[in-house]
Amino acid sequence: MSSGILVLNAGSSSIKFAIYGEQGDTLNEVAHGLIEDIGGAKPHFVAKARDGQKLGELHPAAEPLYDHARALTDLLAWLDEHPELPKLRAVGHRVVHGGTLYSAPVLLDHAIVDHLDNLIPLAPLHQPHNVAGIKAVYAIDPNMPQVACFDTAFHRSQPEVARLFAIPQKYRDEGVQRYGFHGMSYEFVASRLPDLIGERGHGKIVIAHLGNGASMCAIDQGKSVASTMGFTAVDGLPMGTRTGNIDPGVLLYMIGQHGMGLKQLTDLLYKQSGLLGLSGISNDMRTLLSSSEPAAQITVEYFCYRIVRELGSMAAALGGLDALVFTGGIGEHAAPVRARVCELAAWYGIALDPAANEAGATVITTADSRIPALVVPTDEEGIIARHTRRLASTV
Ligand SMILES: Nc1ncnc2c1ncn2[C@@H]1O[C@H](COP(=O)(O)OP(=O)(O)O)[C@@H](O)[C@H]1O
Ligand SMILES: CC(=O)OP(=O)(O)O
Ligand SMILES: [Mg+2]
Repeated sequence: MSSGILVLNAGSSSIKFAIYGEQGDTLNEVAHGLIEDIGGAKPHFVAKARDGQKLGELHPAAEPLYDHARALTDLLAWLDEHPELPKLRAVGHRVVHGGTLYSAPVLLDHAIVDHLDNLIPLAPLHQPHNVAGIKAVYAIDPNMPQVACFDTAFHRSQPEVARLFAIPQKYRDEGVQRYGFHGMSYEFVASRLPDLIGERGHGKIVIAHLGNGASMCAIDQGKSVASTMGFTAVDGLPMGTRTGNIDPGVLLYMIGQHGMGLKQLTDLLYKQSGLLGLSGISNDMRTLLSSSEPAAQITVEYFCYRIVRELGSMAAALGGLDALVFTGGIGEHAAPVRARVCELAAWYGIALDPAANEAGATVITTADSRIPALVVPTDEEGIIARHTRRLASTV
């Protein structure tokens, strides 16, 4: 049995995980899985081998409350019951917010975890669960080396002008500035581009990470120069249930006319809006694409329209555009969304190849398209595993 790394990506009601075995200098994914509906009525655990074959499944009781700590206990117990899987020697976590302090992954200790706790108000949908995952592993094995990889870290290279808000100094001193998220996804996808499109891959690239959370990033020579997400992961593109960019005057109106307080506004911005709020049907792009309801159609159109508006902003920050890249669940699988974005962005010199797009090819533009558009599946867990291994080797 080899040694291994566990990667945890804890969301509000789910934990995605992946287990990697170490063979010499290489890391191989041996299993991945999902615990979903944590805190809900029907928690469900499933683990699969790399080829998709089911390795294990549990339907834990929802009572007493099946929380993140219990979910992790079940995951670690399941690993123990499978001695053929690698024996864990480190755990890597996705942590959404690293504030101003962390511009790279970090080997955790209790003082750092306390600091990450303090960042919870900046990412209420993600950070509490990321930190809960770290604490749950400490509770089970206090000596397990743990590494945090931050969504924000990749964007710390942005120039000051891209990070500023035009607000008084005292608030900026508190860390009220633009951060950017989905950093592991951008790091991974950007690292693949030189292999796929040669020298151009080091140029001025816009990556659209379109998942349940969605953002875009402008990358020059492998470094982030701008992002659509800002202080929090609610800015920029509309998402499954998040508004994206919205006139702050709307919030003042909600406070003044509807008497909304902090909790109601947070719910409105993060949970009731986006694709779900606009369509009134679903936050799931698959459901919207298969619906003939006009509300579903205008929602998909709005999503694509906002992507193309932000593409202009990202290209302006870069001073040019060498390639457009789609990734994330929607970016990788929703051909009609990619087609509509490319159609609206045709004037940039993006010429869609409809057959390549439908077939899920890597390059989805024609050979003579001035700017190529690509689809590159992301691998946030793989990046976390690599950083975790590197830092855990220093313990
Ligand atoms: N085949 C598909 N066609 C269209 N949309 C898809 C498809 N598969 C997944 N999606 C969409 O991807 C989104 C989830 O993206 P994902 O990156 O998995 O989310 P998360 O941010 O939770 O990791 C959902 O809106 C889902 O509908
Ligand atoms: C930062 C963010 O939006 O993450 P996710 O896509 O996992 O919701
Ligand atoms: Mg995501």
